[in-house]
Amino acid sequence: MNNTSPIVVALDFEQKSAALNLVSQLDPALCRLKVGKEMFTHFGPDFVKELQQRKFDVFLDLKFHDIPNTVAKAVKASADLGVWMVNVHACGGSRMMIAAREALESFGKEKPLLIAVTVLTSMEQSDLVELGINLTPQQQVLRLAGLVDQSGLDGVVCSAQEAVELKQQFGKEFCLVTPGIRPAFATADDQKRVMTPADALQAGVDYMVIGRPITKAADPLSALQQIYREIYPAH
Ligand SMILES: O=c1ccn([C@@H]2O[C@H](COP(=O)(O)O)[C@@H](O)[C@H]2O)c(=O)[nH]1
Repeated sequence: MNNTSPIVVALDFEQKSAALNLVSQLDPALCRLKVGKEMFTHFGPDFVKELQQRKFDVFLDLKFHDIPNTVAKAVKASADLGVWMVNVHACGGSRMMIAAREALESFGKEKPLLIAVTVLTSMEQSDLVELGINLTPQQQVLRLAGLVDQSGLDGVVCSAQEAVELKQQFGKEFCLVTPGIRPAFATADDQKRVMTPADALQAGVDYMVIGRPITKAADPLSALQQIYREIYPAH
């Protein structure tokens, strides 16, 4: 499939039928899909397979964070499912991330992209202070991204606000996946470090994860089309 779109639609629905109703309106050549903790807990691997049967690339966003052995096995199980991308928490440390990477070695070209969450886009400075981290979100993202890079992963989940500096520091091949994307028409909800789709693309992000601005819109398809027009004004 020739999918060059940077858009990953976050499917966070209580009802599978509601998710599939949206998915049936989407084109797998124009976006990828993200399955996170809510839908995976409700509907499991079968839901992921259903999306794959509809030819969508799936980002399995379960943010594994556990001892190295457990994370390695969970990442391998994700690769067995044939997902396009899987993630862990960088806070699990380099031994955990290296174990995750090594668990994918036997998958060769079929291996999913393996990325690590740095600082959640819902977090701001005061949330870090509460955790005893006396760094700005930007500094903490850069610090964790360094660990991710050294551990040989493909990239990070961060906010688009950190994209320019991360690309400068780790190079253009270091994959940046950014939730916290908010078009001008949308509310921020619980996201703190946000950016519009056009600005995020300009900042150099590789994939932007967009959920509620599309899924909670009165007309999800037209919200997605509006985002496309914002990113690619010529279309
Ligand atoms: O730092 C992170 C990591 C993951 N997420 C996930 O992305 C989507 C965002 O959804 P919106 O509705 O567009 O806010 C959601 O599934 C989160 O679990 C994130 O937001 N931030």
